[in-house]
Amino acid sequence: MAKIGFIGMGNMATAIMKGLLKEFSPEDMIFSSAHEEKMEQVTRETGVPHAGSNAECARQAKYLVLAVKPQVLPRVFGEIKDVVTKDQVIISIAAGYTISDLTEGLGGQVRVVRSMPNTPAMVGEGMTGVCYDEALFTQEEKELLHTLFTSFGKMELVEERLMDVVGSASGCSPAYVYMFIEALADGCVKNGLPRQMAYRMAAQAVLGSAKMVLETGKHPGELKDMVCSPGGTTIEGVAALEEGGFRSSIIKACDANYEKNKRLK
Ligand SMILES: NC(=O)C1=CN([C@@H]2O[C@H](COP(=O)(O)OP(=O)(O)OC[C@H]3O[C@@H](n4cnc5c(N)ncnc54)[C@H](O)[C@@H]3O)[C@@H](O)[C@H]2O)C=CC1
Ligand SMILES: O=C(O)[C@@H]1CCC=N1
Repeated sequence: MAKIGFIGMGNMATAIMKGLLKEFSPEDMIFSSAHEEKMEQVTRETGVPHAGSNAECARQAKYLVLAVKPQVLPRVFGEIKDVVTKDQVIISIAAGYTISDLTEGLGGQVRVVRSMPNTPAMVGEGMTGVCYDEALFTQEEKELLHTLFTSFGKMELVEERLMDVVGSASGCSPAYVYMFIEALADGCVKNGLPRQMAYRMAAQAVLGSAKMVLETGKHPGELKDMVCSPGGTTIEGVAALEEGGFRSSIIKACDANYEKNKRLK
């Protein structure tokens, strides 16, 4: 089987590799990263071998995932651009870098898949937006890409012009959800609930509410209305959230990450 390689083995690559280990064997993969000790630890824990250099990793992989921070990409381009060929499939998870930036950075003769996953991939519940030029890839490659991205959660094919927006919906949004869970727990602790119980209840409420959106197909507003009894307790909280600019803050956060994409290169 063609090898899947990773350059960079941090939060996201570890999450993706964990998913892939359910579908592929450790010998089907290879990786390289910046710290020898960390590489040895990952190899010990997963059985996935590591390469001596990024160039060596790139040489051995048919599917090569670039999983370093955007700021490190130019350096990695320099190390691998004489090694990669158009027979390989280059997969980027970097924010801000377009298919054309990546192709150019790698010397112009490569085929690139741009994706935006998120950290819930670590528990098999990732959400990844993916884009590529379908005409450039074989059916076998497309099937492998589907297997790869669905091994750690859900994937949706999107047009490249939407990829920076997808960053808000998939990549960044878990941070906002954790902030919401933390704040909700703080509010409950303030009124007497034990801290750990508050986290468990808040997290389960988020999980259940997300399932309601996905499984009932109902509009989120309708689901919210089902919770708000007339003259009840929830609508008091909804009014307080509106006063605090809850929805407007989230929309502004999406604008902030959308704009930041343009300043990452
Ligand atoms: N963390 C997140 O929630 C998400 C991150 N991303 C993207 O994933 C990419 C990686 O992000 P994280 O995993 O969060 O970062 P990270 O900092 O956890 O991992 C980056 C890895 O690259 C390694 N590295 C640094 N310099 C290197 C070099 N010259 N050669 C090889 N490896 C090198 C580091 O040792 C580290 O293991 C970024 O491009 C980011 O935009 C995408 C979606 C979500
Ligand atoms: O903060 C970032 O830039 C990365 C990309 C999306 C989530 N984390």
